[in-house]
Amino acid sequence: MIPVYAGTHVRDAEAKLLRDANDLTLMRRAADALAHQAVVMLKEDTGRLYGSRAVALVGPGNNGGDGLFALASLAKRGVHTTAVLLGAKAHQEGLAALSRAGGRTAAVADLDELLEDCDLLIDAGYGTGARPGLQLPAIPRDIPVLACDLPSGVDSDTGAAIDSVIPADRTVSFGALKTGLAVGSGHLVSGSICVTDLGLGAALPEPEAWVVQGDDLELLLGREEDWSAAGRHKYQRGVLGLLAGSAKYPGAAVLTARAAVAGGLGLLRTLVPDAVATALTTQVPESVPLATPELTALLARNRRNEREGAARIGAWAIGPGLDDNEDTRKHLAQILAANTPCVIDAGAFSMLEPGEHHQLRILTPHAGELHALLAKAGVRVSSRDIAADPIRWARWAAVAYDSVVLLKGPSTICTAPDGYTLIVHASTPDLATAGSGDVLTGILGTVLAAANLPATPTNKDVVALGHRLTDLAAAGALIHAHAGALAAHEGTVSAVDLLQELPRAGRDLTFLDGSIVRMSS
Ligand SMILES: NC(=O)C1=CN([C@@H]2O[C@H](COP(=O)(O)OP(=O)(O)OC[C@H]3O[C@@H](n4cnc5c(N)ncnc54)[C@H](O)[C@@H]3O)[C@@H](O)[C@H]2O)[C@@H](O)CC1
Repeated sequence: MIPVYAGTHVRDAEAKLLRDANDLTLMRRAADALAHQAVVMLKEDTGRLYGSRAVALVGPGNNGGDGLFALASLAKRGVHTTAVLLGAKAHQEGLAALSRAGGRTAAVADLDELLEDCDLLIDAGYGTGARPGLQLPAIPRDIPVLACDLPSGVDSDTGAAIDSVIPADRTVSFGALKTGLAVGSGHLVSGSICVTDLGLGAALPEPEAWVVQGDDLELLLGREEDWSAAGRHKYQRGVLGLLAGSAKYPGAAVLTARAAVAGGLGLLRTLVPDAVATALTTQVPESVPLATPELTALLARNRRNEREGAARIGAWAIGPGLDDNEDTRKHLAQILAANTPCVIDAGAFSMLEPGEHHQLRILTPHAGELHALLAKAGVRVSSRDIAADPIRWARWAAVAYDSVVLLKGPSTICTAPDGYTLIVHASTPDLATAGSGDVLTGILGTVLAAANLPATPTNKDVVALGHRLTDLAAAGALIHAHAGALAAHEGTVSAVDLLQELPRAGRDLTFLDGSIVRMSS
């Protein structure tokens, strides 16, 4: 997992380590890393270094200082370098270093002409010290851009970006990975990111979040638990209840069911309207329908079994394609009252109330749904506000609904009510496809059902279980993202393509048999 820090916290940590305002130790390290990446990009793009042309946008602060020292280093290696000064002032020692190395400076008015013959643009305009109201020049799309610390126009704490942000092909982030590069628009415009260690170590506070990667999956799923004990019996392998689908959206229930089964679930019990039942039995013959009268008896039996330590339905997946009507409200109330761990999505949100409860819940909204959930909890915030600071608003919802929130987007954010946060990057923009969320709900249902979580957490273990649930949510998102990458590699990323890639995704990331549930030999 890669720790993520708010940009202003990194800036504070840098300031703590400096002996005085003239101490250039960290800046020189940062500039060396920037120059190194510039060399790599110039060689990749032009096949040479000597005689190539680099232009840097240089802001008035330390970000500009980094750019000037990096340009000086390139100039010494035979690159034609020009610093375009964005403000009335610029870093003095940086300017002197550039001049000594033979580089030159120019005004913003000269930028267009300079860019006509330019192999690399270094964006050293504004970094962690940027304030609202930046004015940035327009940069043609075809020029390779290397961002110094972060693309100018990105908020290093939130990932919000102004319209005139300068998108980068590569970003060198100094000291740590900043939140603004890990989520929101900042993540989308930063290209590939290299983190340079400046030795900030103990000067940094606790990370704000962690970005999880493929090889974190086993840790997230909780290998330290005795997964091998599961698997001898279908009930131990995980039993998932599914409340989903409507006459209008029958496919959503089918996709969720197919994803759950593809994940290696022991048994799927489905509570769906008549209009969906036939499609479900035909397309997911492994599923076992659950008739309405049976539900009450089953939930009661579940409670008895819980006391005996062998719950029959280990988790519920609720919501894909669900209609808000009297029947579904009744079923939902019954299921929620039984306190079995559940993942709640889409159509169920309109029937969900904020407030405390005694159940392990993962809510999986996209930004629009989060907006509606927050509005119901009395928090007035637009979808645009959510996109500008997704971690903040996901955390608000986690508190308001006493649940883990998995906020879908280019960076999926999984956060517990106490603020523990994991980030999963989408493997491909094509994952934002119809039915993709239904597949994710199915995967999460299987992960939950197999995890053998307690139905009613006590106050004592509520924080630890919140973290466990967040880990599981991130595990599901990771498998989903990897299935997306595999499907994209084959050409298309429809929900059905995702389903087909699920076993391979599980196999690649961890388990030998490709199922989310680990089988004993
Ligand atoms: N502090 C340190 O020791 C280190 C800082 N580093 C670099 O320094 C950056 C932070 O430096 P700074 O704190 O100087 O901040 P920046 O260089 O990001 O920006 C601050 C400057 O921009 C101006 N500015 C900000 N918003 C503006 C606006 N809306 N309109 C017009 N002018 C505006 C400010 O007046 C100030 O002059 C980091 O991103 C990183 O690149 C690195 O060199 C590593 C070491």
